[in-house]
Amino acid sequence: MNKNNPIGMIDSGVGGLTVIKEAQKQLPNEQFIFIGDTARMPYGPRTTDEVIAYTFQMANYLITEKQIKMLVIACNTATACALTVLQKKLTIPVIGVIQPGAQAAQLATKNKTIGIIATDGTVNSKAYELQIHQYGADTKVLSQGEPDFVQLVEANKYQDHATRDIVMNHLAPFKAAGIDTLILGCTHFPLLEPFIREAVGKQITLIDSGRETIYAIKQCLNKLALNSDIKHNHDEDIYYTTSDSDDDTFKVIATNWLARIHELDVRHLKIVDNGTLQHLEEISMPRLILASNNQHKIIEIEAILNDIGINLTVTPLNSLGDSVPEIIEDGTTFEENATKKAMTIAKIAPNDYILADDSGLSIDALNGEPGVYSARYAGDHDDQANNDKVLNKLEGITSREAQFTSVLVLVGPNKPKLVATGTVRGLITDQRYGDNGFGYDPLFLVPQFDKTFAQLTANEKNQVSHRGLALQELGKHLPEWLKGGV
Ligand SMILES: O=c1nc[nH]c2c1ncn2[C@H]1C[C@H](O)[C@@H](COP(=O)(O)OP(=O)(O)OP(=O)(O)O)O1
Ligand SMILES: [Mg+2]
Repeated sequence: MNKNNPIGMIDSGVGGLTVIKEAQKQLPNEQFIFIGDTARMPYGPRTTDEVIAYTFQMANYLITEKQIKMLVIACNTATACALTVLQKKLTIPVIGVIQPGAQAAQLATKNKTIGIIATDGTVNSKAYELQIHQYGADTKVLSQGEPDFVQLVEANKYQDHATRDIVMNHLAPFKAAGIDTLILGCTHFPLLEPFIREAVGKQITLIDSGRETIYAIKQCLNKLALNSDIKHNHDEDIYYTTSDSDDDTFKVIATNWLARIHELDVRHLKIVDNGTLQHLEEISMPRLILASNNQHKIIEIEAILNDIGINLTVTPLNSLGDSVPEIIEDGTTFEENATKKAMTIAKIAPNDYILADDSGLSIDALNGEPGVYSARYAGDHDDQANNDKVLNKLEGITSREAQFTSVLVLVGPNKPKLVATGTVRGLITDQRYGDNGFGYDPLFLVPQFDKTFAQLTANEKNQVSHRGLALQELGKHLPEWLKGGV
């Protein structure tokens, strides 16, 4: 087994994110691959056989496709039902969340009275009691099923005021029962920790079984000499769900809860049924390739798409390497040129979505010049020369009205072409102003700001620019377009 392979983590849905959050904090060198079985959650009401079957499918996927070196069952219900079976059948180490939580609670309790909140499945399995009694047979254990808490977290309502009231109500009996330690026996519950803490009071020790599990993982890695010796950045962690790719509930909760700087790499698995046996397969998601050689444009487009919040992996053209042919922009309209760019790239990346922009500056007094010739007005992509030519041609001319146009063309496998246009009106200055941006930005004055594009911040420009407006327009039609076909 290669010690630099990833650690797999499986869960019924989103709860295990509390475990991966701790893991990312405490195990900086490891790479994690997480599966949340969101299509079949919650596991609480499922039969033991069902939970065993589902956890096996996830384990098999991670072992055969991702070569994981260790499996963590980041779910109490699944641990209660399936840990021993998985430990027997798999050749890699398997760690669950119950034993570490039980052990920590036993160490923490002084009056030997421990409370547990968990799903009904975990409570009924008595898995915590069994473990706790292994460390001390005389400890009193009070268990309470809290399936509602799971639903509230899964519905992303864990910060709502109404949820606080429910938590306060449900946990009131524990206050009277004399426990001094409370196990959060469901990985969803740490998301409710502030409310739980308020409900039981600060003198009670809360045990987060997920957090305790990290110690068990560390011990196991040490014992088997499986610590990764290369530093993995946790931006390399991958998150799978079994829901449809357009269901972004998991991503919303994960982004909010994990609070990582970079966008999370959330992918999807489909449950493939071949008769009696089911297995999981990755749904390959097309990328959105930006068909432009202009890095300034790419930066603007990425920032705006990010603001719009589209759920696609955005890839710049240079990631396709040397296979990209030269594109001769000989169309007579922006749309013709943008279409040519998009279609050329679609030929070499037929399974992806391709977005192209053709844009330019049209000056009223020059009958719309340079227009489609903007990039090669004076010299090919020579911004200096192009700007000089505009200034020379407009010398002595008082009418300075002009407009930038961006025409976006989006194509994709079995999709009709989607076109979106954005324009912005402005005035051509008599000299260059500002250092930001590119192309004709230093000459294009936006009356609303009384500044040229080159004097605006990137964000300010994107709010009003031709490209920003075209992308807003595209964003309106995108969800519909992604669903449809030809
Ligand atoms: O926001 C803008 N701010 C300043 N200038 C701009 C802008 N938008 C377009 N322009 C000018 C630059 C270039 O002279 C021409 C675009 O030519 P255009 O062929 O669409 O782009 P490009 O050749 O730079 O990159 P590519 O074709 O690979 O996307 O218009
Ligand atoms: Mg071009």
